[in-house]
Amino acid sequence: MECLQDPLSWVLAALLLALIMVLHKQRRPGYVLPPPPPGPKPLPIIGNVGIMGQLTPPGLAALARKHGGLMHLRLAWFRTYVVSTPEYAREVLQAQDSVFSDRPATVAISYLSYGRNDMAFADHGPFWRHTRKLCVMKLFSRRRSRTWLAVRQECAELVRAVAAASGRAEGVNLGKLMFRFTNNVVLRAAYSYSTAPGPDDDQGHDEIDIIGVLRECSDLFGAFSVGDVVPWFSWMDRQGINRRLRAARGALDGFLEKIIDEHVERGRKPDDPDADMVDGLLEFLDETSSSKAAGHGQQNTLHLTRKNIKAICMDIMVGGTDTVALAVEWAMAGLLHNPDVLMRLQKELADVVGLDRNVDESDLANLPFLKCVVKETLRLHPPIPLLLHKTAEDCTVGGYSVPRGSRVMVNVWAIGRDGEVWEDADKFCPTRFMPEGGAAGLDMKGGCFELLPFGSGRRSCPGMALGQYAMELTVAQLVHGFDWALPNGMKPAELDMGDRFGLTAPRAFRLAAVPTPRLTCPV
Ligand code: HEM
Repeated sequence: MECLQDPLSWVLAALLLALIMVLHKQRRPGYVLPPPPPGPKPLPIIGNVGIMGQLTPPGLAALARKHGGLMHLRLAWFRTYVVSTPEYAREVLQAQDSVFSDRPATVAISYLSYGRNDMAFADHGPFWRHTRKLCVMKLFSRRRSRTWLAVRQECAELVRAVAAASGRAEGVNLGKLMFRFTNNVVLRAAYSYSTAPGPDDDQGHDEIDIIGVLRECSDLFGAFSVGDVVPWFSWMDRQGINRRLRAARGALDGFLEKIIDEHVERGRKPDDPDADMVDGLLEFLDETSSSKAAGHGQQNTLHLTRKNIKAICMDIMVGGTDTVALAVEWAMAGLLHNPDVLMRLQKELADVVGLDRNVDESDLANLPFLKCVVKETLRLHPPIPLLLHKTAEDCTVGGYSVPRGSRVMVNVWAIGRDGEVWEDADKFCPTRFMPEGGAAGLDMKGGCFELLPFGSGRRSCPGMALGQYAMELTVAQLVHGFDWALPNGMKPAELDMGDRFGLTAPRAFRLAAVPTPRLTCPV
């Protein structure tokens, strides 16, 4: 955000904007902007840029309490609409899903997604439909046992790494371990890339620190620069975002090139039972087609460039690594912060599984309280707190006009903590989802607009089943296999529960905790 405080940038931006607005109005005589929903009063030309610092989920929630569940902000050149109630979320993500299914992109998102040659940031259309279907078939469908097997294999590695760290007074850095775990799942499942995890080192993948690069990408995905409010000023880079973007994508690119080369050399046919997602994508590789044609041209056939394939691989690595890792870290933090909930979960596990073996997949269906812990974690800490959408045409929502090309943010974080919707909204209370609780009927599939951690409608998360499975198995194995305490005698109430908001919402401080083995069998 530093460059937004740079006065020179703003003077230049304001002058250029004023000129463009005058020319724009002259070219379209009589054009009247449709009436927007309420929002903070904009200043001439720069609009609401002065409140950029409040564009975090809690900041937007506070603004929405003042201005309403559908709020309008004008960030210099861009119209932005913020949805903060289940009713408006239903309207945008269900009733008018087709209008709201494009994606906006910041400078950072465009760069990291290879100029939006990927699937997650592509606008809604044939290219997005084909590539999403392909990823679902090759990676996310339950029949792809390779993906579910990767979760189990890596979960076993994770438990071994935790056991190896037991007895250390400083505990184990759960945040770091989780990131390694989820990254290894994605590498194994999507690229058949086996890894050699260790409890403390971040390396593990030959010569490149892929975990470091992915962490940097996650941070950069949430970064704003001057170009995000005034596109013609993207070249201004006083806080060095462009330099960091080039370095991060360069490193990731080298890694992805290597993976693609290995797959081309191996030449597995897509119907080979061992074929993975990259083999599936390579079937459609057409080096002669341009990215533009690949992305936006063909209706019925899919032509992918190498750039498309790298961009889709990047989607899966970033989308699948950070989300699950930070969700499990939040779940463990919630349990350590609330020892009574941790005890209830341990009791459920002991009753259902016994203390002479670890939990396995077949137990998950018999652990209702575990599922409630996962839901409650995702209610309070949705890994993607703001859903980013864009309108494909002019439309009306709740009597307000929303023009074509508007950025729309659905504040899932605010909806999950709305005191009008939830009793004791800020309290970690998984029992609310049990049959005796007030929210027993709510699920996360996208039809309950009070609870939207995976989004809803056509742009909702294709990795939902995989993400839930990975969360349930990991939390169950960690809680069943070990007793947990905070390091250095820290009391549960002293655990810092602050967030750090970007495109995702990790903990402000990584979670460290001390494990003590609990089972009578070796892990
Ligand atoms: C706890 C786990 C997860 C959560 C909470 C989560 C949440 C989300 C959310 C909120 C969205 C955007 C929905 C919208 O805009 O309406 C999304 C999209 C996406 N997620 Fe996930 N996700 C998780 C796991 C995963 C995993 C494991 C993968 C891949 C391995 C993945 C890949 C994607 C992709 C590719 C998209 C873009 C879909 C599109 O634009 O069509 N996610 N996810």
